[in-house]
Amino acid sequence: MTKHRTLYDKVFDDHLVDRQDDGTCLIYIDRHLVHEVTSPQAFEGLRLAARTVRHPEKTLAVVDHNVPTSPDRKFGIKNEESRIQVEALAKNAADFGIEYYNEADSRQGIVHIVGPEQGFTLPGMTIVCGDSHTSTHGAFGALAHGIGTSEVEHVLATQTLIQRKARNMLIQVDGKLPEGVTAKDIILAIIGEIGTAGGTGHVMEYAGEAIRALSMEGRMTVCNMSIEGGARAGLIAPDETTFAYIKDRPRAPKGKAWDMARAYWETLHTDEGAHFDRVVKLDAASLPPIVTWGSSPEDVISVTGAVPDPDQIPDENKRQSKKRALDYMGLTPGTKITDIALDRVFIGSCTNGRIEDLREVAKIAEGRKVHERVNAMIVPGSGLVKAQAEAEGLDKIFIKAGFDWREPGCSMCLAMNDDRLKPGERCASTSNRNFEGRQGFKGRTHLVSPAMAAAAAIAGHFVDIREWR
Ligand SMILES: CC(C)[C@H](C(=O)O)[C@@H](O)C(=O)O
Ligand code: SF4
Repeated sequence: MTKHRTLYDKVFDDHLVDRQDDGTCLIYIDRHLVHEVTSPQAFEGLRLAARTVRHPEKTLAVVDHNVPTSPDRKFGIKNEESRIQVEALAKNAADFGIEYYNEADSRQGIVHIVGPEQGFTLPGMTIVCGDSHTSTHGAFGALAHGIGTSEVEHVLATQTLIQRKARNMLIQVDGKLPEGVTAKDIILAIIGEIGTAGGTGHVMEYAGEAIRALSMEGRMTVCNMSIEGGARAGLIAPDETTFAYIKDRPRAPKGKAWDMARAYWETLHTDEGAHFDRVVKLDAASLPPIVTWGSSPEDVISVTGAVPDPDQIPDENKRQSKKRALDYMGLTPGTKITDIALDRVFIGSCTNGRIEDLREVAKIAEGRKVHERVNAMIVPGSGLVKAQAEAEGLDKIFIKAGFDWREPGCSMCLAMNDDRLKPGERCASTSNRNFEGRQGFKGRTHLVSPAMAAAAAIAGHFVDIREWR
């Protein structure tokens, strides 16, 4: 063991059960989140092998991807495929003794919003889920990443995972974010800088003044998209902001256990002189609000910019791929970003579906009206986010402004339910992926922050939020 260790080294070492000479490791898993999409075959595998769940109390199941977001969902799910998946999770959770939040439970929501909300996600833990955006939980200094369905089965049966250690990457974000520029813009800028393969084989630790200044919700937004930067996981060292967020959450340690946990959490930071295989630096003070123009999260541009010209790209393959992206997006090089008109706006997802995101949206929406051409929906990330927003009267602001206020779930982040774009429709979205067809067949997605999405809904096109306020 080296003397000066990174945060990743520490959490990894603390969970190491076995290490083979070829580097294959077995690590202990503290928490396992389960949703309906990637778990059915895993439970089926357990049944076939007559195995049980090793630690049901370390496992939490919730439906999110397939649930409708219309209020009539309490009368049943009409879409058959969705209904089958949701019913399967309910049965599996009951059969294997796992706590389960169904679509009628006030705690139901997107798995990566629910975990932190419940205090199920804690610093220094290893957390897995059959979902790539498990990286979100790294905001707490937990080693959290997505796993495949066969690994879901392995974790259910053994509470361990076979892993090779990744390399260490540091993303240092110094400076102070300008007004109107957010955590979402930080992570989009990072992905623009390193590319979608930039973090491959690495665990990224985000550090620096701008990261420290973020709320837990902002930190979750940053860690959420680590996967879009190709990394296995993202991490932020826990601090007072983290502890304050966790304290008194339903599943957080209490009393003496809290004091002990806190003392341990305080050791969870990268040592002075620890080695990073790669370091990337970014100045937060120079960041603008960012909009994606293509079909990859790395296709970023400042809101003050214009659609880039692929002919300027020297590499032939890249040039062709970006040309195809522009064609798919129905955009012409040179078009000013603020001249791009929108049909739809989606505010929600595990990237930006938390209460602070909705407060930002409300600030912009208050006393204004959604543009007549635009259909704008707001999908809270969980039932608790929804209840909080309603307690603060945000729902009234949204509805008065003409936004559609929905029930919690993944919704149009990936269009597994009825919320989807029609072919050719253009959407400003606070989610994390702008792939072809992601929000509906031939739908066109531009990734932005919640404030930028809200302002676009009202103006009917992108606007520079810094000038608009
Ligand atoms: C459905 C699930 C496996 C998928 C993921 O792993 O990320 C989804 O959540 C997504 O965002 O594309
Ligand atoms: S909100 Fe989107 S990114 Fe997050 S888990 Fe659901 S589908 Fe995946």
